[in-house]
Amino acid sequence: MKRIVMAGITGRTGKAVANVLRRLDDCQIVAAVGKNSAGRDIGELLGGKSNFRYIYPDVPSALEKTDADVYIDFTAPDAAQKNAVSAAKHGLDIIIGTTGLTKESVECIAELLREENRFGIIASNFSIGIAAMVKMGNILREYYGGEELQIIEKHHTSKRDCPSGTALYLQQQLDLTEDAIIAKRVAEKASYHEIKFAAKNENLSVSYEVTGREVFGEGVAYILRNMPNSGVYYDFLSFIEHIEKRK
Ligand SMILES: NC(=O)C1=CN([C@@H]2O[C@H](COP(=O)(O)OP(=O)(O)OC[C@H]3O[C@@H](n4cnc5c(N)ncnc54)[C@H](OP(=O)(O)O)[C@@H]3O)[C@@H](O)[C@H]2O)C=CC1
Ligand SMILES: O=C(O)C1=N[C@H](C(=O)O)C[C@H](O)C1
Repeated sequence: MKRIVMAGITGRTGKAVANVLRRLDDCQIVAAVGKNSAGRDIGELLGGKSNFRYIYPDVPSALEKTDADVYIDFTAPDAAQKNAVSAAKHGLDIIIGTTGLTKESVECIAELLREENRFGIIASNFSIGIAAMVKMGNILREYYGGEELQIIEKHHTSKRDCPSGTALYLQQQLDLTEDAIIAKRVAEKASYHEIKFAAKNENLSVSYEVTGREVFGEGVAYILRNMPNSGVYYDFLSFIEHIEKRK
């Protein structure tokens, strides 16, 4: 049984992820961390009865009251950095989905995980769709080169970071410049990414749209099911490939 502390459980993504995880037999959310929601009951928050599991203002106070193995974060960059460092120092494995962390923050968390010999994944997208899209984007690059490739992303207007973590990830994977990214904020979009080859006489696109955030919960569930004892991963595709090669 994996005992989870989750930060961001009141948010758009955290709530959807928690709703996927609570249906699993082999893991349990034993505590959560939130800034404005400390004190709330997790069971009630997720639309059920009180389960006497609560949201705490920070990781140390959550761990004072509960034993946990894994820390999951879908919050905001500074909160993610602070709480993940604290969780790693307490010997927890870490799954960070929060985007917008600086390279230095990511490396600081990764270094700590290595020192503690813990497992960690810090990745901007936990959907299989984006993992597959990297592969497809690489095919486009192989056939057409990078010159005329664009990455288009559309997200909801409340999203804090721009471009999205995923767009930046795709840009790096395809070895493009940041100018290749076109970011749009559209009220109704949950998450849309497209890799587009556009030339004078032809267009070819690969696109992926998430219409329900539970998709990210399925990705987190896959990580929890297959988590090794240690090792740090910076994207979901590398993790999937590592795990599937071992099977
Ligand atoms: N890797 C992936 O697959 C995905 C990543 N994301 C990323 O997840 C992050 C969250 O997105 P979204 O769900 O839309 O955000 P929301 O704004 O809907 O939710 C943010 C959550 O973070 C919590 N929070 C904010 N500040 C703190 C803090 N200082 N300490 C603890 N908790 C805090 C809030 O809780 P409270 O108000 O109680 O403090 C809230 O629950 C973003 O970075 C987004 O890009 C999103 C989807 C998929
Ligand atoms: O904020 C979001 O919504 C999302 N954020 C991640 C990102 O920045 O790429 C992942 C997904 O696109 C949804």
